[in-house]
Amino acid sequence: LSPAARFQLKIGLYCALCLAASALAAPLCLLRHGGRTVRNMRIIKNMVKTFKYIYGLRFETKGLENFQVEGPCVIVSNHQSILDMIGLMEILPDNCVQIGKKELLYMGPVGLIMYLGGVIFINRKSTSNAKTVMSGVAQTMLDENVKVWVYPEGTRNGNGDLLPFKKGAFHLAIQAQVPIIPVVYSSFSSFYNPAKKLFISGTVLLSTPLVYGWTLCVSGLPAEEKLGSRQRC
Ligand SMILES: CCCCCCCCCCCCCCC(=O)SCCNC(=O)CCNC(=O)[C@H](O)C(C)(C)COP(=O)(O)OP(=O)(O)OC[C@H]1O[C@@H](n2cnc3c(N)ncnc32)[C@H](O)[C@@H]1OP(=O)(O)O
Ligand SMILES: CCCCCCCC/C=C\CCCCCCCC(=O)OC[C@@H](O)COP(=O)(O)O
Repeated sequence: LSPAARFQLKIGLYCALCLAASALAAPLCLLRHGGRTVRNMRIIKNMVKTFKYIYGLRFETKGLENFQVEGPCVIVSNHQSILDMIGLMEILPDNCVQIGKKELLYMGPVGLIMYLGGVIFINRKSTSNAKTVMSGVAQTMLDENVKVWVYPEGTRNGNGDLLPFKKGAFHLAIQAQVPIIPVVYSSFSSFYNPAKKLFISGTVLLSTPLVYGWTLCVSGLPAEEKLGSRQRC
């Protein structure tokens, strides 16, 4: 097969896997928890964590101790591709939901499983609508002790740099008065590059830099109030 055909096949298989895993997970979630709840994320996470073996992907982690924040927080990370979801599930803490574009809800079983897992869907084309949804999220985070994972670039970017950040994640952290935890995925370009039709096995480093400075500069609050004994600088 040509590299282009192999690339398409692997992406096709990935979509098929997501659809099949979602179709399998949905009844499990419904039987176990009866409906939409963040607790379903455990079931989803365990399924998605098997995908890496099929694609020969390895995920290494660095600084994950900075990730162990108790209680609500906003996690922000770079967004390179649809494969990010595998890395996300590798380190996803309990009680953590993601913000996703509303179009994902219409992807059949994949949309259903995201709904059941508590993914918060926003309409990127309507700032006012997204803002309304996000302000509801701030209250829910506090009431239900939920963490929220946001890709602040707001879209995929595989160019090896960062797009300017959208502001929703930071408004959310300020509104809820919770810390922001940055997570960095290393570049996929050595093993995954749609422009070059490259998709081979590879290793991703997921690192969590120190959180102290982020909390201070974004919320203007003393970070130690939010991070308790995990004071870092
Ligand atoms: C078994 C198989 C299973 C498969 C399923 C597994 C589940 C895993 C799910 C993984 C899902 C991952 C999905 C990833 C995505 O979909 S990424 C795309 C969607 N996400 C985002 O877009 C998030 C980031 N975007 C934002 O935060 C934006 O800010 C947004 C809220 C959408 C608004 O965008 P926009 O208007 O385009 O831009 P700005 O950020 O510049 O905002 C404009 C002005 O509005 C002000 N603003 C923004 N948000 C708020 C707010 N919450 N409260 C008050 N004000 C707000 C902002 O400050 C700007 O005004 P000023 O310029 O400051 O005056
Ligand atoms: C009955 C309808 C059937 C629809 C079939 C759809 C088949 C697709 C199946 C699986 C695709 C796997 C998606 C996994 C979820 C990954 C989420 C994700 O990374 O979304 C991209 C989004 O962050 C940014 O979108 P854009 O970069 O702005 O674009």
